[in-house]
Amino acid sequence: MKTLSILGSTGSIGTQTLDVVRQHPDLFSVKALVAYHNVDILEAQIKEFQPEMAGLVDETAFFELKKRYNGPTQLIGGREALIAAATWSSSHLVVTAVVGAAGIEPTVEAIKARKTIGLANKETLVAGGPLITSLCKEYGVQLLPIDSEHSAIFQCLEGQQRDNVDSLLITASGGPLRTWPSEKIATATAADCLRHPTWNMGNKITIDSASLFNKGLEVIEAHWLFDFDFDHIKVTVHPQSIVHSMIMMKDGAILAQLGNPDMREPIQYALTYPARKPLKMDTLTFEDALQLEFFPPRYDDFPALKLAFEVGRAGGFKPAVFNAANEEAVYAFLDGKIQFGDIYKTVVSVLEKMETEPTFTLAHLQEIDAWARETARALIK
Ligand SMILES: NC(=O)C1=CN([C@@H]2O[C@H](COP(=O)(O)OP(=O)(O)OC[C@H]3O[C@@H](n4cnc5c(N)ncnc54)[C@H](OP(=O)(O)O)[C@@H]3O)[C@@H](O)[C@H]2O)C=CC1
Ligand SMILES: CC(=O)[C@@H](O)[C@H](O)COP(=O)(O)O
Ligand SMILES: [Mn+2]
Repeated sequence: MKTLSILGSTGSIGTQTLDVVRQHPDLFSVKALVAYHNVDILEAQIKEFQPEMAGLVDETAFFELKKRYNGPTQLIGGREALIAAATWSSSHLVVTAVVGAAGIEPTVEAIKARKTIGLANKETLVAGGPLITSLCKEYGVQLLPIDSEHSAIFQCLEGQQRDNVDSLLITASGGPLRTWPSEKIATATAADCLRHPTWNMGNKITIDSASLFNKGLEVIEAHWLFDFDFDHIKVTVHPQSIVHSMIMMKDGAILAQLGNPDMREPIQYALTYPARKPLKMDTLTFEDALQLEFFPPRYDDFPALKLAFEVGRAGGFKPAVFNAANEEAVYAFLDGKIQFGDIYKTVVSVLEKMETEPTFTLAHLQEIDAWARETARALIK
């Protein structure tokens, strides 16, 4: 029986992780669940999965949960809830499904507690790559990718000798603005951007998909997960999201992982790894005609992708600043404070204001993350 903590259990990845658990009650047992403020969903999850611990980060919502729930699950409120779930002694595997850099600290603590990590929260690895990967080495911890492209690459790399692999080829749906005329993109509305063509996800990642910031974050995530330099990570736009990603071998062979766009497949693979188990889902079949298309990214119209390669290559705290400024700008866009095109401009302006970089510690990472957010907010006002 594998025992799980789920950080961000009420969101898109969190609820799909629990769908996987529901399909395999003999394989998985949920020990800890944490969300931000969704009392209704968390309360229902506690009743169904009966974890040892559950928590909400938002204090008001936590107070409401305590009023409503009177049972054996231990309730913890505030940021402590995330740390408690991440280090819960009876959990083997921690699924990091919170959104944004809020995932960094609990992931660091989970690694120090020697938990296996099911990594959905890409922002953690983008911002904290040097720290997270060195801690994983120090504590002998494995990061199992949940992000669909990285799970695909992970699956393709299995059994291959690293020396035989030339490069990673990440697919991008292109997002809802893929075919928009250049001059209209900067003024796309939140409703336009939230209409993702192939995946049903949380709002923040859906906006990132529209701007291609998501693909940029994924390029940096792939660099840290698989240790490939940025000259050997490529992106191709594949609107059907059937080929989840590929690896290119030095002999010219290209290996791909395919399937219908359903996050339960990569989630389950991280949970059962190295085993594979059946999963009830709408499996891809070849009975009807299937068209797969590939296009080069529109780098000039979606400049976040090129910028991600630049900050990834520069390293240090640049990816953390890129990420933090983007998070702030995405929420400002969703709040109607700035236009879609201002997201990229804000991130560029914050990067330009960066000064000398200190050594890469968690404390410095948190300081620079806070600085980037304040700077972004000041630009947005
Ligand atoms: N959705 C997808 O298909 C994919 C997502 N990912 C990545 O997975 C992560 C989660 O994405 P997604 O599930 O779409 O996001 P959602 O917005 O759907 O869910 C986020 C979850 O995190 C909780 N949460 C948000 N902020 C905090 C915080 N500060 N502290 C604690 N909990 C918090 C939310 O709680 P509450 O509900 O109470 O607000 C919710 O449970 C992201 O990093 C995303 O990039 C990667 C690949 C695919
Ligand atoms: C499901 C998943 O992994 C997302 O990260 C997805 O890749 C987003 O789609 P885009 O390719 O449009 O960014
Ligand atoms: Mn992805």
